[in-house]
Amino acid sequence: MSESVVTASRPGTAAGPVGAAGPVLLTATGIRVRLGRREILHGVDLSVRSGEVVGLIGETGSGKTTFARAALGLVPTTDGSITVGREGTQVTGLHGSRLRAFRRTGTVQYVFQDPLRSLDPDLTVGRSVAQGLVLRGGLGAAQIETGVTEALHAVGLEPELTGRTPGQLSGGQRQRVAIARALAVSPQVLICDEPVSALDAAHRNHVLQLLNGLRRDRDLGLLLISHDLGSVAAVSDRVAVLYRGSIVEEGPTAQVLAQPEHPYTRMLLASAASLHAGDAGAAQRQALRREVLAST
Ligand SMILES: Nc1ncnc2c1ncn2[C@@H]1O[C@H](COP(=O)(O)OP(=O)(O)OP(=O)(O)O)[C@@H](O)[C@H]1O
Repeated sequence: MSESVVTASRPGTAAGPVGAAGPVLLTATGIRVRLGRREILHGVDLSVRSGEVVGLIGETGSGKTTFARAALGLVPTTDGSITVGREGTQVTGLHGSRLRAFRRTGTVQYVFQDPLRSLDPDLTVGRSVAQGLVLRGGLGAAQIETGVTEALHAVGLEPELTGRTPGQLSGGQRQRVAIARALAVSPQVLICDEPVSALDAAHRNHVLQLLNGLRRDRDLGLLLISHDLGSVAAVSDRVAVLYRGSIVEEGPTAQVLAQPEHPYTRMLLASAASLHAGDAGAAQRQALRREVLAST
């Protein structure tokens, strides 16, 4: 098992739907995380540039969410460093009030798999999306309202939905609200953890199209975490494959899909293909990718 550095993408290659990738917005170097008695991440290197989507794939339990939590400063690292944003803020080692102050900046935002669990069921859409802006402080009511309206517009939701609660929305709308809430604070890095796995096929495609458009329009660095290779392949410029806490392969998406080098990647591809009935899996991925590209 080898560890590898996920290097800068190669914009404009066959790798994916990328424009020009900009400066590095997330750099993880040699990240080790121990939870309880077990080391979960064994020296992970990963980087994401502005305007770029990096897919982090791996089976359940491989450590994907743990990596995301480390990038947000939510779990302590035992070694390595993570820097985020254009200012290069070092997240590792931040504690207490310094960590809270960093979180308030909104530099890194996290979108969960299940918006029903991440959105407060009692808060209206408007209040949920406003949360980060209120927390940041220093904004008047009118500015917060404008921020909410802009964020909802960015994810294609009608302003009329602001008075509804999550229970009064479809699954796809809820996930858009969760993304709007993240966008409202103008993040530089967006980490989406299985953002479409709770959605049906139609909503899945719409949310992927949305994410693909956002990274370009907002120059976001987007880390897309999933065990579903098909979803990741549709929008990622590069993929990194996490196996038991180590990155075993990374590269331009098209290259990794066409010529996977590590047996674990081959196994993931094979299981994705069998899920979609053999060759139809590849055809389906390509069709999804075309659809996403054509619409954004
Ligand atoms: N708080 C914790 N204490 C101890 N072990 C933990 C804790 N949280 C996660 N783990 C373990 O760390 C490993 C990695 O979990 P993680 O959630 O990062 O995996 P994942 O790749 O995101 O999986 P999934 O796709 O199911 O979300 C798992 O074996 C999990 O049981």
